[in-house]
Amino acid sequence: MGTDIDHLLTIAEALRAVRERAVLLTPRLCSLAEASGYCLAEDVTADLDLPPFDKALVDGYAVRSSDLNAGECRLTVGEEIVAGRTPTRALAPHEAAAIMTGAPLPPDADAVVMVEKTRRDGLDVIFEGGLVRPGQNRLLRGREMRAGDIVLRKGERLNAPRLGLLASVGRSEVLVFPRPRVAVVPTGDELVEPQVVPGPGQIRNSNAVMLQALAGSAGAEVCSFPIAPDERTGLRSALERGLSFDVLTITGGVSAGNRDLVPEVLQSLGVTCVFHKVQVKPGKPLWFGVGPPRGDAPGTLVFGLPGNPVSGIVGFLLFVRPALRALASPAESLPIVSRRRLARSFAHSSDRPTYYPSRFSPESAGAEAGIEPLDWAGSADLRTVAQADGFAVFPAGDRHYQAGEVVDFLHLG
Ligand SMILES: Nc1nc2c(c(=O)[nH]1)N[C@H]1C(S)=C(S)[C@@H](COP(=O)(O)OP(=O)(O)OC[C@H]3O[C@@H](n4cnc5c(N)ncnc54)[C@H](O)[C@@H]3O)O[C@H]1N2
Ligand code: MOO
Repeated sequence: MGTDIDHLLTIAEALRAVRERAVLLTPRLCSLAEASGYCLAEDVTADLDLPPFDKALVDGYAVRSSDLNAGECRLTVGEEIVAGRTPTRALAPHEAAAIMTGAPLPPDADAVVMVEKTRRDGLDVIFEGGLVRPGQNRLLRGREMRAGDIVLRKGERLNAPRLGLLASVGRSEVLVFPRPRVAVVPTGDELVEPQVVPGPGQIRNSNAVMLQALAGSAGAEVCSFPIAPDERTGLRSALERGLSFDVLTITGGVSAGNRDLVPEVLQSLGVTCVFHKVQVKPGKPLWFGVGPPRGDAPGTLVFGLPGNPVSGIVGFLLFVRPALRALASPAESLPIVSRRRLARSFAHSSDRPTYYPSRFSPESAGAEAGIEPLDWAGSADLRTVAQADGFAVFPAGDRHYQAGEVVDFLHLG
């Protein structure tokens, strides 16, 4: 039996339409101090061998292992090599060199004996037994990398060790994919900012701060706009400014009411609608389009998220977050979904696939944790979602799920 939602895009179709249009942003140079969290937009090669010389890994004596393995336990101490200096000559026969951690080994030395395993006796050093393995406590030149090796690849996300590695191959700047710039525009004459006590018919703007946090944790730079009115001129000027960003996220005004002006005003600004409404609950009225090209840059990706707060969150997690990731990273970008066991039975009935606020069961832990659907009052009920770890996914239909059945789970974080 067909219903009126059958003609709407499925989640997979809508996501494909978004991802096809989310193309990588133009790379830019970034100083290492600012580059944490960005994705590399270039392959990085080593400019030198590391270590650049055979180096001592401990404080002690550089030796020819064959001297000690042939039964010698006393060698003459030749020169002393400190870190930052180079040896002036090779080891003479039956000679050791005092050496410090990190210093270059003299030619002919193939091992270092820790100072704790030796005793000084005038000009000599006495070794206190045991075979010395060739290569012991020595790091060979180029063991970590060779000049010309690719040490990091395009697409890798920069974290502390990778930044350190960039510094050690002589980079002070790297090409990265920029963070997407995102505008968040709340709309609705009924909205007031959180510090205001709502008058009759008014409601506090909870969506802007939520979307700001969601976009920020997806790696975006976010600009939160003042509340835009349900009136063409004011709405148009806010949305026009929003079209200078890589992504424009609007909440409210996208369903079927005669004050739902967002689609119409967007189209008057040259934004092409890609789809309106998706087979999903909550979040069905979601609107997606692409703005006119911005000079050399592609048009802004425009998401009209439904005004109900939970619909906005689900729409963001399913469509906006993957788009933000795709703008800033060549890696595959999909919603963060895992398979989870239901910790209690649950009856579900809907004409649309439903994302149902759920939390990890306190009785189990970690990746094995089961999930419990919460007692949720629908798409305006944020209080319940504030206790959730994500959303259990129930396909369209009418069905009783048993405890222990496995379902998809869309993660909030
Ligand atoms: N005839 C129809 N009516 C509705 C449909 C539909 O398909 N046909 N869809 C319903 C669904 S589903 C949803 S979800 C809502 C979405 O409506 P809009 O996106 O147009 O949003 P508004 O009507 O402006 O607001 C809905 C609701 O959310 C509150 N809101 C809006 N912005 C904020 C904000 N920034 N912070 C907190 N709360 C906000 C607003 O006050 C309303 O209560 O439409 C259904 N109707
Ligand atoms: O599906 Mo709406 O998005 O009910 O809240």
